[in-house]
Amino acid sequence: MKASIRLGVNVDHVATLRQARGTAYPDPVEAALVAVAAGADSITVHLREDRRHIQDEDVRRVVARCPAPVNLEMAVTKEMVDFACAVKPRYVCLVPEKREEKTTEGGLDAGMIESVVKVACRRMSEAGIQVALFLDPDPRQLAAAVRIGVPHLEIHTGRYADARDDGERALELSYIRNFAEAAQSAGIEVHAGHGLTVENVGPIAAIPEIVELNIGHSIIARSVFVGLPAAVAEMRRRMLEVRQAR
Ligand SMILES: CC(=O)[C@@H](O)[C@H](O)COP(=O)(O)O
Ligand SMILES: NCC(=O)COP(=O)(O)O
Repeated sequence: MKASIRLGVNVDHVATLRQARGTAYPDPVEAALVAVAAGADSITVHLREDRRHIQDEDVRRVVARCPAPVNLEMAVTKEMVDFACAVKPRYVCLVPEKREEKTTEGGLDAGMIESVVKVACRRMSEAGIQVALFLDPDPRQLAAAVRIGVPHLEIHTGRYADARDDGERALELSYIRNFAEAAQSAGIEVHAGHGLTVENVGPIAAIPEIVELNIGHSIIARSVFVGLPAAVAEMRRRMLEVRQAR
């Protein structure tokens, strides 16, 4: 099977650079338009509760101007759900958030806060938004996602990306493979992301059940040296060459 795989580009860290100086540039919305022109299939923005990078107005502008679907990542809070229902991105992915973390450290404990997630999903579905959960590749989380009834989910690949050696990486990869297979069998569309780079994306892109990868930090970092269109194209090329070699 040579099912295709989509690339969603996360433009948060264009806003990180802007917020470092409080300037009006660089504009994450302009980055989104450039990324789509270079082949990105969708754009991801993460509206953090502390607004450390993406701002509310960035989300409004990207939803209004981006020709590709926009995926809003956000915490499961009333404030965020109200905001999403007002702005109506095509997708929302619910992620856990800790104020003091440098970056997202894991998936949502969907079972733990199932009733809250259910209410949030229902409200956003009624607003026409397709809701996903950002989950660790743990069968208990898949069981919760099935009970909640989400149409798709995103596997947190951070532990795979941060593995200290080949053995640990192979183990994390096996969890992701098994989870992706089980999620697809349960009728849920499978996405993945976090910490992926041109160097480590291959084995993840080769998993046939995964149909979308959301990648940000490494693409924006690489664009400093080669430009954003080239960095997007390089990642797409790597994903597709692995996929088509299957
Ligand atoms: C949920 C996720 O993996 C990304 O949104 C990532 O967290 C990017 O944002 P930060 O770098 O602020 O964590
Ligand atoms: N959901 C993952 C994402 O949007 C990008 O994460 P990263 O590539 O910035 O680590």
